[in-house]
Amino acid sequence: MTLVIGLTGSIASGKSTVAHMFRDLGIPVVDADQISRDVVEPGEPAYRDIVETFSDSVLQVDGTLDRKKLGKVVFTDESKRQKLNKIVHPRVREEMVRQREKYKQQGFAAVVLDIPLLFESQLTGYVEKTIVVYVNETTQLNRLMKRDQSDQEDAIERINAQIPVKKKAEMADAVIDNNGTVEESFQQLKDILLAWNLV
Ligand SMILES: CC(C)(COP(=O)(O)OP(=O)(O)OC[C@H]1O[C@@H](n2cnc3c(N)ncnc32)[C@H](O)[C@@H]1O)[C@@H](O)C(=O)NCCC(=O)NCCS
Ligand SMILES: Nc1ncnc2c1ncn2[C@@H]1O[C@H](COP(=O)(O)OP(=O)(O)OP(=O)(O)O)[C@@H](O)[C@H]1O
Repeated sequence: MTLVIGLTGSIASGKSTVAHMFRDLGIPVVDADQISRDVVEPGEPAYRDIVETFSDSVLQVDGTLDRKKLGKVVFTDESKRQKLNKIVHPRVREEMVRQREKYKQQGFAAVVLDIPLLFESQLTGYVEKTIVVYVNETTQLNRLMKRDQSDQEDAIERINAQIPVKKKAEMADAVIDNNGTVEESFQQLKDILLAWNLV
């Protein structure tokens, strides 16, 4: 039996950092962010739908999506964000399920679905256990601005596009407090996996 774990948090709370730890432990990770990039490559149906909906002003000169520009559009306007979600999310869900089933068939003890919008998109039915990677608001804002080289306004817009991570932590089966060092978070992950008989 493969345990399907949903890994989530808020933007820049440390999901990718924890996903990396899972991979180091030999547990495969299905990465919704990566899939959401793959399904909007030129030639894919979602790419065509995005250009139809948002016009070619969201493209770069080489024809690929200008993610920064599209981000600016959708993170300042909820109705536009919902339009984008409607185009991208069904394709992401389909591919996530395909990959999840592949790892289950391969007999892994666990598979992780790394989904930023696990709670917002009501995808908890896709997983059996949930882990939320938690940080406080100050740490989150600082790490986000540093990583994306973004200003405070842009960073706050992105943070506000999601359910506050504190609320998500209350809904989770397990929480990793990622305010400390990466090593401290790794120890918390190992403790969770021990409790779930996975190590
Ligand atoms: C708007 C886009 C083009 C901006 O691209 P960009 O490269 O700047 O950001 P990236 O994709 O790396 O996302 C960074 C983080 O932003 C957050 N985020 C992304 N999309 C959304 C969204 N629709 N709503 C809320 N938060 C979001 C997530 O925490 C994600 O981890 C891109 O995020 C996108 O296509 N979003 C729609 C698909 C989506 O919901 N992806 C996230 C989960 S599947
Ligand atoms: N414990 C930590 N100490 C210091 N920096 C950290 C720690 N955890 C993560 N970071 C850094 O914070 C930033 C955000 O982390 P990460 O990219 O893992 O978050 P994420 O939740 O996957 O973000 P997104 O939702 O945008 O995909 C990165 O630059 C990462 O290197």
